[in-house]
Amino acid sequence: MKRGFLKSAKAQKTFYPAEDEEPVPDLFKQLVKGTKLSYGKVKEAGRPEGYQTKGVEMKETAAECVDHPEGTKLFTTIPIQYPDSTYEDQPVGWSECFISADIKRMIYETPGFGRSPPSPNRLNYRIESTPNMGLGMFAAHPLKMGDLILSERPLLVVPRSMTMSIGAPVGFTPEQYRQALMFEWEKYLEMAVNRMFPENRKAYYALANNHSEDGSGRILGILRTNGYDVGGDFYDKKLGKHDGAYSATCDKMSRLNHSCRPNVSHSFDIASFSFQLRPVRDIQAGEQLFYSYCKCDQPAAARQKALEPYGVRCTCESCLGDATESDELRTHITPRFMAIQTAYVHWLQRPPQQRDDSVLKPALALLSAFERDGLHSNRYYSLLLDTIREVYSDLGDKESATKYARLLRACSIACTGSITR
Ligand SMILES: C[S@@+](CC[C@H](N)C(=O)[O-])C[C@H]1O[C@@H](n2cnc3c(N)ncnc32)[C@H](O)[C@@H]1O
Repeated sequence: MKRGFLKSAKAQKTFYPAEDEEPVPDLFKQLVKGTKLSYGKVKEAGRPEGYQTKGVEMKETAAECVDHPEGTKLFTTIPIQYPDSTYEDQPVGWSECFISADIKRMIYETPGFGRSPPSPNRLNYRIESTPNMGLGMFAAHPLKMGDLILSERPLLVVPRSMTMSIGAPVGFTPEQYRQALMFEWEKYLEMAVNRMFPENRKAYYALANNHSEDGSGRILGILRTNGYDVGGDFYDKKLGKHDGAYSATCDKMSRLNHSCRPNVSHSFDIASFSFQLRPVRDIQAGEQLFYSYCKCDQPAAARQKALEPYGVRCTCESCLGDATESDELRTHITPRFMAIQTAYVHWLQRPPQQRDDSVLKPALALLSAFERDGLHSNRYYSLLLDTIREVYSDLGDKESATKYARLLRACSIACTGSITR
């Protein structure tokens, strides 16, 4: 860890809610676990009638402490904020976090924690109005697959699922429980937002909110509209990848609109506590940059359903018009890739002089199909690049093998932030 992250003992404290003494009824626990948040226009939105809220008692601890009682959730700032810290001290930003003690320890123990995020040597993007999607992010220059577009520290990092417990008033309907829970979650989120530098708070409140009528408070609404899964190893191991996941809201990256043909991908680097955004294919100057808000390997109709909470009706080429060919590809990605892998294994067993183009041809055809359908960020796209590279190498075609090795390298940097081969 760099010394700059631990300047003095006078750092702004980490603080955490004291243990709730009131036991939570089992029925309510189950309900919380299975609760899906409402969206659209909800009749019974807001604090339910008769619901009594309690104050949250807070305990304080040193900002750099990583030894907290098991199960504690902490409000903490990364990097550590000192009384003399200014907003300008961190050109890539400050993150307000509500994280578990385990996650805090994992962050602080990550090799290289405290390093500066990588920085592009020019401003690669513009944020501008679009005709039908509000603001969007656009390429300011031609960009190559794998180039760094920007590094950004999130404004806010919080659990993706609501993690506090509340007393359950007798006779509440499931919708009333849900609304009470959302009301309480907003209180916690507000504590994090109130710790932000005024510049960050202003940036947070300026983000789009597509959840103003479903009972989400303003902060939760913005979080639900703009939050990214942090992904990778950043989740509470005891809860698992899904329930223990974290959501991060950014100032710039949260302006990326959705497409089922995404042209950018992001990865999170824990050591510099920042996202890196990169193109998954070559992009022309002026093109809008798109990220996918839903899983892309499902049919158009299922994607539209998954996009409903965002208020998005996708109009990308793979959604508009006849989606038959695209649906067929997207729902058969795994078997089509596996068929090529199996053919490759058999092909390798032949003597070298009998190796024909029976693997290369379908592999290149599948790669083109992926590209035509905008599936460059699908993990099978990079696996396919790897297979093609290997086949060319087995055939002794060094030039083509090198070309695909370069593409694979750029693709894997774009999608994971690191080189997998
Ligand atoms: C994360 S924000 C993206 C930035 C947003 N356009 C803004 O002005 O700040 C998500 C919201 O943008 C809009 N949006 C994103 N992708 C869209 C799309 N493909 N078509 C229409 N609206 C879209 C929706 O209102 C969505 O809830």
